[in-house]
Amino acid sequence: MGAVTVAGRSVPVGCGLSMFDPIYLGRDEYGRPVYVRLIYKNLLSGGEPGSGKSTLINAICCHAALCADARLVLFDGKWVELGQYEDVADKFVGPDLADAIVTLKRLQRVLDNRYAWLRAQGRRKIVASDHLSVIVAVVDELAYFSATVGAKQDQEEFSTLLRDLVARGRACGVIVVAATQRPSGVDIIPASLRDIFGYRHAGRCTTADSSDLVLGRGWASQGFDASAIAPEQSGVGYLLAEGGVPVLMKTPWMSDGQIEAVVDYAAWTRRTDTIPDPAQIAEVVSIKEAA
Ligand SMILES: Nc1ncnc2c1ncn2[C@@H]1O[C@H](COP(=O)(O)OP(=O)(O)OP(=O)(O)O)[C@@H](O)[C@H]1O
Repeated sequence: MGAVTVAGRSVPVGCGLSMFDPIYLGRDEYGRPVYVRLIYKNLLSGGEPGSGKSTLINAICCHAALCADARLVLFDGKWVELGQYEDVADKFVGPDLADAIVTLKRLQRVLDNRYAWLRAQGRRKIVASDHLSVIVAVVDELAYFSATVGAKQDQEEFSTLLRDLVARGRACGVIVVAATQRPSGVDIIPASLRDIFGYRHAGRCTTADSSDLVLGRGWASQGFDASAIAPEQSGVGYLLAEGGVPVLMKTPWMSDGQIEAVVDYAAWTRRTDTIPDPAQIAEVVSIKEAA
């Protein structure tokens, strides 16, 4: 829980959420609330533009922003998709592939250090009582870094580093949430990468093949086809949990103003500065006056 220190006394101000808690992502077709536990998992969202990927990511980012045990690392090729969270992010990567690669390498170092720490204790994964921050790396839009900007070699390096993060991060508290509006080319979501995302979310897709590219081969022919979602059903998509059956659900819509309010509050709970000791303020004033 966050705290503000007043004259040496700590006053709790956080809302007490944790990344170990289930995260509210919306309601299913029967009106039941849908929660996911992202800890030890990753999430991939794919769908055509306007299908509701950002809405889903907003639900996760707002939860993470309000968690005292979460640190956000954001990758946003457009600046504006995740830009509202910049004040609560440890690192914000804009449309800069080189910066994205450096940041992923730093996260890889965190992974290595955390595994060395776990190994020294003969353990396999972190738990809430370790009080280690959960790092939530959010990538929107995946294809921008993996297939659009920069040299092929750099795009491949980005994809390799991201794959490592997705594959190894879960047990040591590094979670990847990635979105793409181009679930169409094997270069953007190769099956080997897709299959290691514990949660996969398909918003409306243009074809049944694109839907399968996100959810996994075969689901469309069994009736779980995101290309059958009507264009006017923004925010509706299929959410698949590893080993389960896709659930048709709708994400909760938040306006920019609502997000701003949450982020403002979250930023306040995350402040590391404290209200200065009144005695020190008086001292500064007296020095100024003396001058
Ligand atoms: N749950 C929802 N309820 C109502 N409207 C929604 C919902 N989700 C999305 N929308 C509408 O759809 C629009 C596009 O949603 P969103 O930005 O989440 O899509 P996207 O898939 O991220 O698009 P892009 O790929 O272009 O970034 C929103 O501006 C909003 O008008």
